[in-house]
Amino acid sequence: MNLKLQKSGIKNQQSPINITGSKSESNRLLLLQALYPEIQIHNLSNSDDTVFMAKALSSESNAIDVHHAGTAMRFLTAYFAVQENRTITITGSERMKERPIQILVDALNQLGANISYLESPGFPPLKIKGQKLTNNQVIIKAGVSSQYISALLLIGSKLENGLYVTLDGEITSIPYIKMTLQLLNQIGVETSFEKNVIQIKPLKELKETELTVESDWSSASYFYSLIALSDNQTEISLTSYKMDSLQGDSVLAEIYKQFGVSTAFQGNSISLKKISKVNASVNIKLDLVNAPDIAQTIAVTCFGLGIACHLTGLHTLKIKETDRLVALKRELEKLGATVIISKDSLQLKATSMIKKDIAIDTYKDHRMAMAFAPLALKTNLIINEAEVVSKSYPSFWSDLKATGIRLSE
Ligand SMILES: O=C(O)C1=C[C@@H](OP(=O)(O)O)[C@@H](O)[C@H](O)C1
Ligand SMILES: C=C(OP(=O)(O)O)C(=O)O
Repeated sequence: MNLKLQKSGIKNQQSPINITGSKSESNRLLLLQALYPEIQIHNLSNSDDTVFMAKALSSESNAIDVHHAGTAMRFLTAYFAVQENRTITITGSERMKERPIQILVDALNQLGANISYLESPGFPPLKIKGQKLTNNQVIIKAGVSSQYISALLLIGSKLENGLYVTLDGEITSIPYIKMTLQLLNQIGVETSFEKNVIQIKPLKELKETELTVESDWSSASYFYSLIALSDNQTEISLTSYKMDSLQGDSVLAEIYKQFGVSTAFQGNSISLKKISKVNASVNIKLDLVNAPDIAQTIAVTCFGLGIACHLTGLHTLKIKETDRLVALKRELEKLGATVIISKDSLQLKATSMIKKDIAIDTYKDHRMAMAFAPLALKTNLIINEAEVVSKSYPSFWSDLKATGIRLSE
């Protein structure tokens, strides 16, 4: 489905947009629920990634397919490694078979797991023979994906002697590791994270069993961008958010101040409002090593505002749903931008011209589709294969339409 977005404005004062639970929190809690069935989860994400995670955990089949869901692939690899007396194969989409997993497999095998590769060494699909892990200390490279580390931590409290993880080298996406630890703490698992060592104790007693997932901040980013690109005083509210978020992407509220967007909490809603214009001569400099998923949104916001930016800390973007650095450069340049990328950064030159009627390719990446959509405030554009959004945000297009953006097939 290719969607045409017509240049349009935003209607003010609509009812809040209800974004469902964070897919990161949801997929962690689903795994913990599989380990501790007393756990009940509220406001679970309705994303494909969460649906595939839940399906895999409740499946009795020995052939698991997580499609495009990175967290599901990584977390389930750890989970099935400790399911004694069960052997499974786990696979995913063609792209998933290109996303590296060796660092996690090596770490689990060092702990005593039995995981092997079915096609290319280092990549899914995997064969996992579940068994009791005999070791409890492991060293893992921390600069490629934090999901490998979260996967280990999530099973740590079920190991006889807990888990002692030493992180090797630069640590990427730290807020996601902290989210894992905080969720473990909420259910009563004792943890510590000092310097580069994380310790997980075996769980003595479940503390909280009813957990409510905060709505997804990465999904909120597209509305931040929409408000940043809109006229002064435009306002939108989103539910359900918390001031003390576990999600690193909540840094959006701070980042978007530079784009003239204010955030106000009203109960569990956030109200985003455009309160000032951005000076065309600014050059936005941001290190996004802690918030890689909002890089595409921010790059497109800057382009839409006609301002320059230099985004760094982006080395993980190359191994996500697509090579997001290459995809961003290609699509922004179709619209008239000048973009320079390196292996871990993106530089956008200021330009006030945005081309009309350009079709944006999305590369099977939900965030490519959603990041470019707010440009409809500035120009007519087409989003190719717009259904990709369901990976994290199935109702994105209807929610966008409710803001006043005109779209048609
Ligand atoms: O743990 C998680 O829930 C996630 C961690 C991040 O991945 P990396 O650690 O690979 O950067 C992020 O990009 C992804 O969308 C979700
Ligand atoms: C990178 C992402 O997801 P995952 O790695 O879990 O597939 C994402 O949602 O942007």
